[in-house]
Amino acid sequence: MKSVRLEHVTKAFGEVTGVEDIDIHIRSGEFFTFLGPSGCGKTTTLRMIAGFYFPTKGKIYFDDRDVTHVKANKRNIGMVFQNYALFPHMTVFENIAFGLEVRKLPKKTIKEKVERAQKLVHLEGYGSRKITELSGGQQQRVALARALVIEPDILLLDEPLSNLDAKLREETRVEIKRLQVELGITTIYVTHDQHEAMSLSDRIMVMNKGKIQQVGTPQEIYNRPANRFVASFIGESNIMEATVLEVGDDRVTVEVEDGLILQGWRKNASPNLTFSKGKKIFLSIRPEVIEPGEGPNSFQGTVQFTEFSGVSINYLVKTAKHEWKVMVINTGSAIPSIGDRITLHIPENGIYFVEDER
Ligand SMILES: Nc1ncnc2c1ncn2[C@@H]1O[C@H](COP(=O)(O)OP(=O)(O)OP(=O)(O)O)[C@@H](O)[C@H]1O
Repeated sequence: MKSVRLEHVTKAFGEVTGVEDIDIHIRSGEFFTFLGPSGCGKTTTLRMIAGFYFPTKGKIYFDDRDVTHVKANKRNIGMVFQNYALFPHMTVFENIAFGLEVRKLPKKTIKEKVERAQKLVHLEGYGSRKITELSGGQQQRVALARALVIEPDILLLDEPLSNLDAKLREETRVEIKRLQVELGITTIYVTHDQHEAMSLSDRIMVMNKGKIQQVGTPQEIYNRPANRFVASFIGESNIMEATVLEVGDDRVTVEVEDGLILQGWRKNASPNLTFSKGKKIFLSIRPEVIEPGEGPNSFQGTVQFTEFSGVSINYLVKTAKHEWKVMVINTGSAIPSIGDRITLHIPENGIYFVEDER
């Protein structure tokens, strides 16, 4: 299995910059995801790793081999796309065998390898079926088998689940993870779906407008977002502007709206953030850290909306300037009604200070 290194890679399409200064090292055997909104440069980056685009600037290495200008068919990569890109008139066997036929392997070897690949994706016995006779999930498993059968050094997956319905998406996601763990293959996965990214990945690169926003484990990205963009894109959060009132050795005090003053730990801040009195910064407060009742950083608000999900109760609570998203674990106690005044508090550890986006 190979590692993948992008060194200050930029791709311009005429006047348009697709991606800018991407500098990452994907480890051998890692499940690495590019996550970001539409148009942020995920596919462009993946296509450069695949060899379908060449960078305008920068270098790409597979282990120590410089592949920056190597053609796609000389890179030994397996690829799976959103739309499967299977041959509909051919059988499952013929589709999976395609890459091996191109490589002119002996018939017997092809048969063995295809059968092994079918087994891997749980499609034993489906060899003679036409693609049109399969469900979407099965078709995507054929696409996976076809990518894996050539024994690639790197597996590239571009939104492979987005054409599947919710249930199949879940099943196929589990399948992809199982295969990746079983084969230990370096895998690069593109998605705009943060749940998918969080549940599958060893590490995630969050992108916006062609630039890296943060690289980290799902936990790091969720708990320690590098800036306002990451905090708002990953999970639910209350993001609000605040003015720094006081900077202590351990704690920082800020004002978020007239009279609403909060205090949090100075260490709970994105890495490049500096504090000074009077400075405008942003807070990210997850709905699940806010607790009912009196405590540190307590405030009152009016309930605007409640939603019972079984596991939790989700509220919208209005103060003078903000609508707070609050999530409380269901313990069976009474749920306030719309229009009720309630008191909430935020443990000091639940306030995270972030810088503005890059
Ligand atoms: N062939 C191209 N010619 C010109 N501009 C392009 C080309 N391919 C991509 N771009 C531009 O580069 C930027 C990044 O596009 P890219 O397709 O990589 O985004 P993405 O994150 O994969 O989006 P999506 O999730 O919608 O597929 C966009 O502004 C896009 O318009």
